[in-house]
Amino acid sequence: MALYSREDDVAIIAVNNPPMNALSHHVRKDLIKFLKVAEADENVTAIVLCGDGRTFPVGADIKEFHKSVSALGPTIIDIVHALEKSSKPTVAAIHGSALGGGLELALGCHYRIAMSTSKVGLPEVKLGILPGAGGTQRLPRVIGLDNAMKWIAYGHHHPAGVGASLGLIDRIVAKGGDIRRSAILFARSMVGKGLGQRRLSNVSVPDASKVEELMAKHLKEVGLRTRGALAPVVCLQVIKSSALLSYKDGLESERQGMMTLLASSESKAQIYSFFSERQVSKWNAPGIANHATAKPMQVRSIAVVGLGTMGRGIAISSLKAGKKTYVVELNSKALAAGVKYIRGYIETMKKRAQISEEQAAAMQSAIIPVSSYNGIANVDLVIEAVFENMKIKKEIFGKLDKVCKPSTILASNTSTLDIDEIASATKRPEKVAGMHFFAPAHIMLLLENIYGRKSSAETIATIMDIGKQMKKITVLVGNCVGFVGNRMYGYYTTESVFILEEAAYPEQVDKVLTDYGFAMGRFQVGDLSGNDIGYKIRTGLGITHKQQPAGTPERKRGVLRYCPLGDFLVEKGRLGLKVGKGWYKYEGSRTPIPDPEVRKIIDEYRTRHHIVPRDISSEEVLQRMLYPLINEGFKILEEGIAANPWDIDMIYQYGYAWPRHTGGPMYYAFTIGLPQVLKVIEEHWKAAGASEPHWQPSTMLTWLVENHGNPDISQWMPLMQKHKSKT
Ligand SMILES: CCCCCCCC/C=C\C/C=C/C(=O)SCCNC(=O)CCNC(=O)[C@H](O)C(C)(C)COP(=O)(O)OP(=O)(O)OC[C@H]1O[C@@H](n2cnc3c(N)ncnc32)[C@H](O)[C@@H]1OP(=O)(O)O
Repeated sequence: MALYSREDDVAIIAVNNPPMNALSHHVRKDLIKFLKVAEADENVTAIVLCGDGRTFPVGADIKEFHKSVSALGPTIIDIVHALEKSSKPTVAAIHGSALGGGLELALGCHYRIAMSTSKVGLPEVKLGILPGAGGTQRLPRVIGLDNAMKWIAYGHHHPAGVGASLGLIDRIVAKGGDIRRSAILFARSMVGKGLGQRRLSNVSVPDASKVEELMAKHLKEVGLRTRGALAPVVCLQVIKSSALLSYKDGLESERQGMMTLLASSESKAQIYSFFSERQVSKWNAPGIANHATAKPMQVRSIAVVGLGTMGRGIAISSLKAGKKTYVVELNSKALAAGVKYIRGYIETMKKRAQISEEQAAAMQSAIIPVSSYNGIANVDLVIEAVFENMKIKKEIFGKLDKVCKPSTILASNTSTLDIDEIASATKRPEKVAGMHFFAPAHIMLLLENIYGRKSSAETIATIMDIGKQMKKITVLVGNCVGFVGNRMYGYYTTESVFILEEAAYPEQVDKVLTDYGFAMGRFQVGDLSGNDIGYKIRTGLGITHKQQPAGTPERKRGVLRYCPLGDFLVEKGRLGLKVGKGWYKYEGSRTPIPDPEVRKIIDEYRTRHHIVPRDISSEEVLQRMLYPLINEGFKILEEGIAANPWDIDMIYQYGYAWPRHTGGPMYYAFTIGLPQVLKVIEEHWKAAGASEPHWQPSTMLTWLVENHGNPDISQWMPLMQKHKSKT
């Protein structure tokens, strides 16, 4: 709802819809009603619009989207027009955030004043839509086309100070000031001043003459940064109309753009992503604990064991979260190198103004270099980040168990290894868990936390809480080889080399993936992270080309199909970007260049095996790359390794750069339709048989299709649970 009050001659309309003052239908009804009251009251000379509690309205109520209530009048645009039309000065008093429809209301006001700490922005593009309450027409009239294109097409939140420098905010109230009082005084001081030019629909766009040039520039940038997404492009087209058409016609173009986007699968995927991102923090470890009941332990200190690339990143994340951070290397040279890197990184963040001087000083003084395990006996949490080797990890956990106080939680940053086996090296398996960071750990937002068979509720709650304190998208999963992310990714890479064998070169596969929306294709990613990583894993499994006894068929490992092309590359020193050659060649930059030498390796291999390359469609490439991931995702759900499909999707968006506008592998399957996905998987399974087990259809997927067709993604788990409880 909204509240109406008077301070002498000034009417105050305060939105009161906790937690974020979203502009739900009941709020909109109150706003229009109170604007009429204020307009009609001859004792009112000015009107202040503000938010109660944490914030100014942060936008439309996202829960209402794709429901008929979002279109029910009064709409946000009706309120914007009422604010602008008012014969009395209207002033938006912004604290917290004024976002989306919230900022559009503020743009309808004649004046805007804001706390220096507040944020403003039109982030609708991140929900796959556009600012549909006049924002695409008003913002360019205030801050110019160039800035408006940037703000709307990328959807960032901006400090109010930046808004003030561009003319969007008329007055800034310093930290600690009283925004409502300042707004009342300000509104009163504006009474009697002409409102004509304060009504933004009357104003023209300052840099309208540059519209074509700006359009070309922003379309190019958007194409590179948000590949394959529709909303940024539609946003730009609609903003363009603000420079070319009247306000009224521009508004019509905005309405049409909004209708197109609301009807797209992209906006549904983006809105799903918005809520999924928040949903993963409501974790559940079935039979052990959940977010609502389990209490985290207070963690004041963290020790990071191993200062390689991962350990350094984890230590920086720990320092950023304000923890006293012990950094451990038994070798003094390795310790010095790690500490130097971490200290240098903090200084760089300070220079780039990413952190303040005080924060930098606090982080520097929280680093405690240690060269023996005895030095970390009293820490609350240890995160081990050494070489990915079970024997070494078990040795370390055994030692840590002996020296650390009984309450210390011991976590491993393993990306694939069995957490229960690691825990078995200790006498405190209830205090052992996995914390799988993604490289570089101080930059990547994903944290995949793993609970073991014996992890306690408190241990799980603590690692989830630490993830939140590190500001990571923290997803809880169960224990299995590769957990969720890498278990699924394994089949993505397997299938990619089968496609090379049969039909395509690396650049053709990668193009299909970048056209779909990935920033990089699978082979470019391989080169970037190092092809030797996969080679080491295959060596550990004893399946590389070199490890086979004479006479082993090149394309088989037991009954399983195998393709050794990745082994050949590594054995020829083509480790990837770091050596200037891998699946591509690199000539002094990170730009991948298709390499005739790689084609030669593939061609010779095909000739040796009498494989005649066939034509392959982009559709087939995409299905073969993505459907094994989806199939494995369903197997992960049916095993209970992930509690919900959105857990998998968030892991893929934040850990593997899955394009947000398609939601993630599981949401994408829902968009395509589960019956269609299953049909393709079954065809491959029929053709490949037991030699390619990743095509064996998941029983959960099969059951859902046979019994429910394509149920809403929110119903997959409830339907399965109901079914299981009956059988
Ligand atoms: C025929 C159809 C015609 C349709 C006509 C449509 C009319 C369109 C008119 C105008 C277009 C305007 C569109 C919009 O305004 S879209 C919304 C734009 N705003 C946003 O995208 C902001 C979203 N919110 C955030 O980014 C963040 O919440 C934050 C930065 C404001 C605060 O972050 P934080 O402190 O981390 O809090 P949480 O994110 O955890 O949020 C707390 C809680 O609140 C819920 N919530 C937040 N924003 C909204 C919202 N806009 N609507 C509904 N709910 C919201 C959030 O989900 C959390 O809920 P919880 O998990 O249950 O606790």
